[in-house]
Amino acid sequence: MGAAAAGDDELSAAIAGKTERILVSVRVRPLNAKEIEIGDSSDWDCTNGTTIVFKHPPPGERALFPTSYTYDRVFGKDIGTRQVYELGAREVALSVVRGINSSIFAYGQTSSGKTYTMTGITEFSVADIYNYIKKHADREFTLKFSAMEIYNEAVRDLLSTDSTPLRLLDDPEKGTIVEKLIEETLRDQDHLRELLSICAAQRQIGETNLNEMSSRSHQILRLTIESSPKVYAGRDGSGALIACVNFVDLAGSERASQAMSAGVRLKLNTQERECISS
Ligand SMILES: Nc1ncnc2c1ncn2[C@@H]1O[C@H](COP(=O)(O)OP(=O)(O)OP(=O)(O)O)[C@@H](O)[C@H]1O
Repeated sequence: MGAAAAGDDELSAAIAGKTERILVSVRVRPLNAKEIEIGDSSDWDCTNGTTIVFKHPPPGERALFPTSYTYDRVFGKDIGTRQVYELGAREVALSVVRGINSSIFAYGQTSSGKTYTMTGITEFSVADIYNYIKKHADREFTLKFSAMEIYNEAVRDLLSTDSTPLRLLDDPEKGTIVEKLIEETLRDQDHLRELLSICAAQRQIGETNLNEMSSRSHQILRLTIESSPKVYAGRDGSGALIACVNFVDLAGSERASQAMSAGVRLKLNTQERECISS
């Protein structure tokens, strides 16, 4: 899992209280019923909050590869999503209300727990952002939400029932933009919950050898927050802040042969491998 915050200037970094812009965490999920039934055991041990150790290196390769890896955070199988969020993502998610752009994304093979973790992290982030807004009645906030998936190299709007692929355009000021992507202005937290459930229902799901409900696409949920002090309302942008946070749940990183996916799902995996190797 990764998280990154990027502001426009040094001030943003100072506000965030850190110079480090990228945090990498690893989460190990508990074995599922199927794995327990076939007598599987975990290959990894989390020895402390930052180190993970591979327990069963092949004898001949023991000296060739390290068995211990260190990350900003390591979460073992008994750690709940709330703690993963608080220690690994909260600060990055909340930087958006201070005008700092950020992204939180999950990477891993099918069934490793990406969607499970990102769903929880998105919910906790949204709750914290709305709490922050409640406590800062001196500012006027506007929240906007958009959602897309990338499937078979086509970008699709998850807030629309029209599955026509959207075009990517280069804007000299904004960078890459997705043409005609719907951006909803949020009324309240319930409105956002409603939109999140629409996205979950619209996303491409397939079955792999390892996950019956496998997300076969990359999903990007984007929350944009604009705010300005109420005392300055109507004046030209004094104290105004605008930033967005992206919640990204990537498709499984596995090889097609490992996931035993087929047809269009295999096409996605093959194209991804081509992109990675080119
Ligand atoms: N930390 C966890 N605790 C309990 N169950 C978990 C945990 N992480 C994942 N699971 C369960 O494991 C299964 C697979 O998780 P999930 O669908 O999130 O995997 P994924 O990495 O998104 O897979 P894919 O790439 O195939 O979409 C789900 O049934 C989920 O509920």
